Amino acid sequence: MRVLFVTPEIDDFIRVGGLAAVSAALPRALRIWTDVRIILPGYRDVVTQFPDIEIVGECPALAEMPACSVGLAATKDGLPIYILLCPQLYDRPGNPYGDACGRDWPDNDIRFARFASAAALLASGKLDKNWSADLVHANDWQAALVPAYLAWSGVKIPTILTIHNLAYQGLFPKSSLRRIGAPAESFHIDGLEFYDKLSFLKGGLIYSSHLTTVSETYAREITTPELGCGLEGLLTKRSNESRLTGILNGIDESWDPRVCAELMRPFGAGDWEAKRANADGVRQQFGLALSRGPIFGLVARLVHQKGVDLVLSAADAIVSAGGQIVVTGRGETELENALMDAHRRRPDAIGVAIGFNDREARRIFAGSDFTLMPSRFEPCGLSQMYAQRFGSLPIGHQTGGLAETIVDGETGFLFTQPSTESFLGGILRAFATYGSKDRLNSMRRSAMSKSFSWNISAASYSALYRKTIVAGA
Ligand SMILES: Nc1ncnc2c1ncn2[C@@H]1O[C@H](COP(=O)(O)OP(=O)(O)O[C@H]2O[C@H](CO)[C@@H](O)[C@H](O)[C@H]2O)[C@@H](O)[C@H]1O
Repeated sequence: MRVLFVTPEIDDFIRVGGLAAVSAALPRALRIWTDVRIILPGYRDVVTQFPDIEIVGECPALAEMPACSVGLAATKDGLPIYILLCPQLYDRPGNPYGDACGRDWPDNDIRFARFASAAALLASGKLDKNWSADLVHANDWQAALVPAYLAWSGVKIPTILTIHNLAYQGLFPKSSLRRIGAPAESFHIDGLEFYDKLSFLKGGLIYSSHLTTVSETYAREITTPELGCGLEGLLTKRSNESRLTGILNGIDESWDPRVCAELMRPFGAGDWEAKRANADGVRQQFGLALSRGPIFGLVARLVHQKGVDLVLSAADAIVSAGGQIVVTGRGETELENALMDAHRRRPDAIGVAIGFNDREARRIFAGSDFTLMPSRFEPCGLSQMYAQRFGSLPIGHQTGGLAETIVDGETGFLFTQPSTESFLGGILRAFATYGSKDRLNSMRRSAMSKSFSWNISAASYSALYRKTIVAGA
């Protein structure tokens, strides 16, 4: 079975959010079952790593999308990666989606439609004469037009689209249709049209053979008006046709505190003295006061979805009850500034590192007692799983993947509403648990012994691939 995995991010080379971690781990876990290959845009940070890449095919220009070539490389462990080479579109500073000030690139429609149309050509055997795909697995709006380009060119290859976050849809003005070479009749309620705009994600929802999302709970939630982002009608239809499935993410094996080289002191369940040494290390690193109180960690993209404002409004209560807070993250300027203000007010109790740093994240999970996850919605969430492996009990809103991966009162705490009051209820339970060392340590043991192996999810994807291929495009 040959599978083309289409993703705009992968941890090996380029990372903005959780999709990059999934893209690095899932294809690797699938390799025992499939010939899985990845296609990725040739961003500056990617191409510099492959100066002598072998070119395997050329894509002709289409509408306003320039001609480009496709190179074939591999990761250090041999995972084949096709890289779409188009310096005009991808060789830029900043991140994959915008400039250094966080402004989206004005030609993101062309950048990701070019990516999707090239992936469709590759899948159908028109780029690499030695390879074509039996199935395409596209991820998020950036890849969502692959099934559409396949359909528009009459190629019947089964396709799966995974929605990692329905809130990001790739919306562009109607005029983009012409720029990306989409047929005029596709601007229709049963096509790419979404409230007079063009939605890349909707293209995927319409043209894919099957849809998945990253937890069963979120698969249900996106069929409701609250979390369906205006697409709940279409998603309900797909769900009723048994064409929408939730498959929970896993986490990779490097998330093991016994062997994690980044930690000040690696530790296993029961070695609470070493865990305390990590806590002291975090205090020192963030310039916090010496304390015997609990540390609450927050490792997240700093965006509204993650409930960072709820953390800010709970901060005083945490600090006055004797807790300390450490944060690492990057995101919306307002939230970054508000966190920095909180730090300036209480530098002894609130530590903030603005940035995206894996080592810092691991040290916070290892040194903290609790991890804050008051996400308004959370398709799956990865931090709560990392946190449990590192003995930091998550305090999470009962939504999406948080509801499935945190066992309330056993491996963490769930609260029911995304409000300060409800969140504080979870925080109070955490303080009470911290006051009883036996209970704290028994919860830590339960959390640390939980398995979040990718193998289970990979087996579900592999079974779904087979089923989708049998059903046909
Ligand atoms: N400053 C920082 N430094 C270091 N590490 C940082 C960091 N900020 C965040 N991280 C890490 O980045 C990852 C973020 O992944 P999440 O799953 O929590 O969210 P995201 O919203 O990006 O992903 C979307 O896709 C994923 C994948 O499907 C879903 O789990 C999720 O619910 C959905 O919103 C986590 O591994 C986190 O620890």
